[in-house]
Amino acid sequence: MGYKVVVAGATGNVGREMLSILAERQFPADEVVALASRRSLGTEVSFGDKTLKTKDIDGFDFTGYDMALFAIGSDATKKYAPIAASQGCVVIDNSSLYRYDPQIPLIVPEVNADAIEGYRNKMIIANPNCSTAQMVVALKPLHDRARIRRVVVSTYQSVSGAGKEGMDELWSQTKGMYVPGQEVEPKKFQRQIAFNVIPQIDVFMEDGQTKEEWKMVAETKKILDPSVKVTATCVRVPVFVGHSESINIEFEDFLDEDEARDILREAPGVLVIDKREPGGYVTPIESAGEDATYVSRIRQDQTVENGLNLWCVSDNLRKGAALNAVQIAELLGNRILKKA
Ligand SMILES: NC(=O)C1=CN([C@@H]2O[C@H](COP(=O)(O)OP(=O)(O)OC[C@H]3O[C@@H](n4cnc5c(N)ncnc54)[C@H](OP(=O)(O)O)[C@@H]3O)[C@@H](O)[C@H]2O)C=CC1
Ligand SMILES: N[C@@H](CC(=O)OP(=O)(O)O)C(=O)O
Repeated sequence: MGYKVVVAGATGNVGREMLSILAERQFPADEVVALASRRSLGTEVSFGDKTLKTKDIDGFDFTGYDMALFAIGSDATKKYAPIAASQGCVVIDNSSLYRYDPQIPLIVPEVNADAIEGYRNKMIIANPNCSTAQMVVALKPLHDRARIRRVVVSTYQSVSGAGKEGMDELWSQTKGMYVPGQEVEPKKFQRQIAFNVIPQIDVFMEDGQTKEEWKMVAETKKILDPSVKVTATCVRVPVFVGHSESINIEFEDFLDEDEARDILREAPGVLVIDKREPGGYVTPIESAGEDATYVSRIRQDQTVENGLNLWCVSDNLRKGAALNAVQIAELLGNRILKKA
């Protein structure tokens, strides 16, 4: 017997990716239902070699479903996740709504799989922010060896992080540069994104950080270790898929760059591509459609006592969202529900 699974937000960037990853990984599902808003009623989405017709989440009865993977944003999640949970279906949520609730586990399976037990509190498990997910996958094995004190991270985040509308805006602005009459005015983003970079993702907070930056700080503490200090600058760049990060790390103990490279080569979910020659590193285009968190440019930071620099790239729709959610579903199945 397999699982009965719901994918909510099936017409979106993350939802479509969740369906394709469930199929690719041959998730042991007896039934998969695709949900979205009423706008998408009847819209066809691919699930492996099958096609599913999208149903309206409003009024959907989650009774008898084992798990629901949500990617519908915080507002809709606030309405529908408690309904699913109260009907006995475990919610694995991609929005930021529940991530900071101490009662709700926030999980990256390579880092804190044991936190899964906490799902019992509210029948909800949170999936992290895309930039946090890839960063903690790379930090965890280094932290285990040399204890991280402080991280300074700058991100280069693709437009798919802002959903379908973000991708459409980069495409139409890029075309609009060349075709008279095409749209170039910013709508989704605060400034022009084509041929530009924007140092704002999500809203500003009182202390001058953006919420995306704050999320990286708070989520790293919850997933990896509350003692790790993080300071972040999050930047939107004109790339369709794949988030990149420049990460500077200060450790308690000395960690040599060669040993760090060896540790990362063995680490779950990480692929090291680090040749000190032109092109000997990964760029976001190569990460698109892939599952790995790629690490390149590993080098000593000579300006502090125990410092390293590295470059980290991953597909934000996969490890940053859909893949991590499916990995949580696998963990829930294998460790807790044990139906398949
Ligand atoms: N993109 C990323 O990198 C990441 C995204 N996330 C989370 O996942 C969510 C979805 O992201 P993404 O797929 O990129 O966004 P998209 O804009 O591409 O898709 C949004 C999805 O949510 C559905 N939806 C929106 N409002 C409602 C509603 N009121 N009721 C039911 N369904 C609704 C849409 O359905 P319809 O087509 O019918 O409108 C669509 O399926 C984000 O809001 C965020 O919380 C998390 C981490 C990373
Ligand atoms: N904010 C991320 C994507 C996202 O949806 O993040 P969150 O789930 O934390 O709101 C980005 O724009 O790249």
